[in-house]
Amino acid sequence: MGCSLRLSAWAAAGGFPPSPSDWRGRRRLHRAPLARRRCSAGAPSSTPLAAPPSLVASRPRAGTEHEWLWDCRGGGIGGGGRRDYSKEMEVAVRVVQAACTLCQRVQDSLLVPYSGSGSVHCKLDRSPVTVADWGVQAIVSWLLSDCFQDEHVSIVAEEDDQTLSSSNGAALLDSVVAAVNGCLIEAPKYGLRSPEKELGAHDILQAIRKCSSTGGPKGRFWVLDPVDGTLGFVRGDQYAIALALIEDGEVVLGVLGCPNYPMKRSGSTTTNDITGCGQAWMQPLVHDFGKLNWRNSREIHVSTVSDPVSATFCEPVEKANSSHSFTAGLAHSVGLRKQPLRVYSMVKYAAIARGDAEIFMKFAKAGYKEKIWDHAAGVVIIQEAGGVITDAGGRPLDFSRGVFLEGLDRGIIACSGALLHHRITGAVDASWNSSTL
Ligand SMILES: Nc1ncnc2c1ncn2[C@@H]1O[C@H](COP(=O)(O)O)[C@@H](OP(=O)(O)O)[C@H]1O
Ligand SMILES: [Mg+2]
Repeated sequence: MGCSLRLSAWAAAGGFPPSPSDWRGRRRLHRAPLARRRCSAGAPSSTPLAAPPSLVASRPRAGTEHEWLWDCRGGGIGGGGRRDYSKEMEVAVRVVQAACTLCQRVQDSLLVPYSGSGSVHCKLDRSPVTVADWGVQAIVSWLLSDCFQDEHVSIVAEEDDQTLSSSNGAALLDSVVAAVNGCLIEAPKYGLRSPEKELGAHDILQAIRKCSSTGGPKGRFWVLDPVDGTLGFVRGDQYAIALALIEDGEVVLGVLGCPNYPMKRSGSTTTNDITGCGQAWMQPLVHDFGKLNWRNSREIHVSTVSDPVSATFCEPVEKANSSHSFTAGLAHSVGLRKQPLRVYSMVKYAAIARGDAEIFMKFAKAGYKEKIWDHAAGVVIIQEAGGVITDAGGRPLDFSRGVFLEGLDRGIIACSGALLHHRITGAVDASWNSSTL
């Protein structure tokens, strides 16, 4: 065990390009979005889901102002025979809020030189995993089960408990236990219930293990990426907590917590007045300042820019995750002029949904199979903000076939509008055969 990852405060190797400058991964300068689709009654009520004990005071995070956006499909004004997901949405937003707090604390500790490096481990595929990945999975699992006690809660999630359960995982497990309990004790702040007594190692392993659903075409399950973009997370850069609800193979609700994503774009000229959608929302994250205030939520919409010359495209930071040379060729052929915005995690999806960028492209190496937790929450948020997201063949992503996005044609393309999307899929067709992908 033990990764060779170098942790240096605010280092964002290969991170964001110079513009917009306030997107860099410096936590204290940044804000965070979450997202959902509007449900029957608009923003959820401020009534806590569980009787709130008194607020738990803790260290104020002076100077931090965060935001979140959320999305909930299916409620809809008037119902129209569709199911109302307002309770699920409300729970999901609150749970992700609590998870954001855990992540921020762990990221802070990782960025203190010499203090947190033992909290980063390598998975078999050499990708990093941290106390935050397991901690978030444990609290989301525990909180969802607590909020939906009368239902069978099924969760598909990225992590398993093998490392923590192994003979040399004891110290790591202790850190996860401490992080989880430190977060759950503050659950009432988000209108959620704390456990009656602190969770022990066994309870936490059980909560992590409980997320062992493999999805599929029928029934309801939650999909969780506890820390999407873990590499960005350990580098002090962008990451997201992504929670979605899938019912009969369709994503019906998605929430993205993006604690390092700035609230405002500097120098933005994008307008936010597309009609006909308006079911994705953004709200500030609340930390130590009190309970959630739903009145702070605001609708988000994709950008109205359709001219490639003015469009911004985003893609993964790591070229191992998506071919930068292929997307550069596509960008050139459709007339994109700006440098790509390279961002870790589903923060890219949030950027499209709220109009900070127009295009997202991902072309993984042949043989790589995309997982549903890496896309579900972001896909529904982009769609509800008015955007288009498909595989490179123009087909919707299929969340009904287990943990992988089976049948994905070449890559993933998300755009703020159909015109840009059409151009890019056309360019992929024109250049695919001569590519090395
Ligand atoms: N070889 C590969 N090709 C494509 N995607 C990969 C990959 N290895 C890992 N990923 C996925 O890319 C995600 C990060 O996205 P991005 O590259 O856009 O920042 C990772 O999420 P996790 O960090 O949750 O594991 C992981 O699921
Ligand atoms: Mg991920």
